Amino acid sequence: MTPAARVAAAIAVLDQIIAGEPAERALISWARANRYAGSGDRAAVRDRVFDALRRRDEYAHLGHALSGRGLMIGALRAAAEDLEAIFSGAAYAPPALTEAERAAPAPLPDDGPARWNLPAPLIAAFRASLGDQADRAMAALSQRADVHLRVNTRKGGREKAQAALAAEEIETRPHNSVETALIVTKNARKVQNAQAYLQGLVELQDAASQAAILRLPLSDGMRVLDYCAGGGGKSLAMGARARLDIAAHDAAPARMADLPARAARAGLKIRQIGPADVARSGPYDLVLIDAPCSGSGTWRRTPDAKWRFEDKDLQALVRVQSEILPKAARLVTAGGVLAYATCSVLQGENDDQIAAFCAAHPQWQQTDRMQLLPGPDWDGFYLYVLRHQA
Ligand SMILES: C[S@@+](CC[C@H](N)C(=O)[O-])C[C@H]1O[C@@H](n2cnc3c(N)ncnc32)[C@H](O)[C@@H]1O
Repeated sequence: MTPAARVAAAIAVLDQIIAGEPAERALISWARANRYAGSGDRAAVRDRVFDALRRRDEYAHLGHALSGRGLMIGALRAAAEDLEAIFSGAAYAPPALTEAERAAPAPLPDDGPARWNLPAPLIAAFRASLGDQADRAMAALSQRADVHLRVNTRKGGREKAQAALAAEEIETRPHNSVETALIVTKNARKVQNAQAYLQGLVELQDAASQAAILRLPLSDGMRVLDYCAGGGGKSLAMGARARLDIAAHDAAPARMADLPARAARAGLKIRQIGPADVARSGPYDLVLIDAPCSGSGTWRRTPDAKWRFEDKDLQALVRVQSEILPKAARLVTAGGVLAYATCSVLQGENDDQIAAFCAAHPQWQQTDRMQLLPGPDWDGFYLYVLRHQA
């Protein structure tokens, strides 16, 4: 496909997303309907679509319309790409620009809502939650995130992992502050077929999640429950840190379907516990709640989510989180640890949630808190470590 044809495809996909289709589904439908598109084309269209969703309001302003076409005009303008060459009206290219589309846009107001690429209620929620750090966090969500790997230190160190990846043309550099993390600088899309990945030497995981697991008080012999295990990324990271007896649970067990294969690659054994059995399981020395949350700290990876998120969604999540906390706490042994984590930066899902839990359960005391905001080094992530006062 020509660059112009890729832009035309991105316009069509964006129009579907604006009409309410989830981004992944719109991209899959487009790929199925256009089987001539190769993997390079699909990746290029996807990159254009995700970039436009991250910077939607800014591009709509620059392109004079909140439509697939307006967003792509805005994107090309922002990147100083040759608009006339792409919007040429030639075969497979988007139709030529109209006079109105050619008009230079007014400068983007410095503190107008379009600058932040978030719905107005979320701008208010970020400011209420993060104070003077909000602007930096919101700006970070408009940028593309790096791909991070966690080196499975059971199988080797960072240098060994880097060399193995380099042999398959995947370039990486060590993360500055998270000792297990590598940042992929070239050929990130090859990672899941690389031997280092297939043999469990590296896993895909953001540095923020890795930092949280490194901060947990884990030591050999502990019984640990990953209460909201999902695909098991946190179970695997905990297993790499110490020789643990790890159990994984999720209210939707199907989400753990890949865990046995991932654990086998990593050289770990992880028991799965179904929803009917979890309340009778344990006790555990440490229970981790990687809570279902808005994901507001990771919206640059799932940028359509921020445009669909509503206050009622937040209320529902806060309710579920407040129900999980006491259930998971009951499974911790006397004197043990309850860890609560979210990849959200919103106060209602973090500080407020823990303050309410500790107020209602005075036998629990917070002993550690980690707050990472989305930025060049990692996604947004919060961790609270609570210890049971036996
Ligand atoms: C943030 S995700 C977990 C991500 C996972 N720990 C990882 O590292 O890949 C939250 C998970 O919580 C699960 N969940 C939602 N409500 C739950 C509940 N009441 N009890 C247990 N798990 C729940 C969801 O199915 C989802 O898989």
